[in-house]
Amino acid sequence: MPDPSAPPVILGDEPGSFPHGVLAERHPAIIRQVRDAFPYGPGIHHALDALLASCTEGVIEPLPADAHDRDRWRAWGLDAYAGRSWFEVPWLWSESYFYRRLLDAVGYFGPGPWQGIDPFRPFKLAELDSPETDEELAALDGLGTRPVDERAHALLHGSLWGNRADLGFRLSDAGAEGRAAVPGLVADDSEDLWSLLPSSDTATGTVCLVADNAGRELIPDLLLVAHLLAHGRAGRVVLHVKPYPYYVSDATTADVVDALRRLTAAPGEAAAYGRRLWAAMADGTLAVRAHPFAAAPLPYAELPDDLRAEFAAAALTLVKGDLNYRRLVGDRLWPPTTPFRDVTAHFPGPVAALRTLKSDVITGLTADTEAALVAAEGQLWRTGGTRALIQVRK
Ligand SMILES: O=P(O)(O)OC[C@H]1O[C@](O)(CO)[C@@H](O)[C@@H]1O
Repeated sequence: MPDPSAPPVILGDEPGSFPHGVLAERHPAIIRQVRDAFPYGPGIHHALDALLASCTEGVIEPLPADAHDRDRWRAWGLDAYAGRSWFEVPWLWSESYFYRRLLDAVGYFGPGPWQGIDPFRPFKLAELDSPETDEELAALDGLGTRPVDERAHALLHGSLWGNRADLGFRLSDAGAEGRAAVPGLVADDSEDLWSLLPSSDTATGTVCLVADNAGRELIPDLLLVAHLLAHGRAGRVVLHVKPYPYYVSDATTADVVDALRRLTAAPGEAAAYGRRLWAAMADGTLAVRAHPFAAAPLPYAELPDDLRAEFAAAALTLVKGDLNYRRLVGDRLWPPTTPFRDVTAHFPGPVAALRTLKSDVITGLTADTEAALVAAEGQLWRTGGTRALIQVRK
């Protein structure tokens, strides 16, 4: 149950606010980009027109009567929100429902010829094939000779900063890529993180990694996973991905396959990582999970029982990215000094958040850190994507 003294859930109804901009500008831009990326026929063009009108000027409409997941969405709040403006319901909910409706519009759930065609795939593949990805993979060649702790640190930070590679974010913020990352973290509990994963010859513990974006985030996530398995910090890793395309670049099983193929086909050390991960999939020490709740419009405080039991049994759950952070702590404007351990007390096991800051939600800062950030940037540090954190609740 949410704490009654918690600040209100974030809505998208305040013009000029970050959430309002996402609904009013980012979502129409995503519709435009998807429309331009495929030779869709007139039916899909009309459906995209209708979605554009609905999400900018209209109201939330129910799912079609024959939608395979209609009951699930009703349980997730659709009945309460249908008929209301997208801007007046919890922002987390309306964003999530937008992606669900976009998939409807492009025929993703079928039946029909466009069934199963990921509307974001061209963007994901372009990123995976980019020279930047080549450079990141080539950097692995120098890493092999470094002491193991240094490698662990580098791979953890690779996974953390990989979260800047978020196509939805860059779509609506052209300056995002050019802005330099600030290497000092706003919170750094990495010692606690490693203490939960002691190196052992007979590691049996499971690590859950709740993935975020495909491509240039998923690749370093997988490299970190390979390291955890190879160095006895985890006996098994379960990679939680999305059951269908979501938030433009969120990773699905198909994206895991693309990333593994990219690794195994790369020159040098990257291919060795890829082969180890491929073998780990084969022997079950690396498993992929695509639970429907991964794309739910709800906070993790409302985890379903099966996922709750899985995370409870894990030595550590690594939660990647901005959206997962919002879902973990609750999508609310917490005072930034609210303790992270308090807002994650509901989570059933040890949990670590690895996130670059791309929305207003933040917890667990010291008063000094918050004051220094505000003095340097006003409130821009919250959403600019240049700051990052590692927060752990043991
Ligand atoms: O890929 P991430 O890190 O979850 O970020 C998702 C992005 O989308 C948002 O939800 C805004 O749409 C922000 O939280 C963030 O900028």
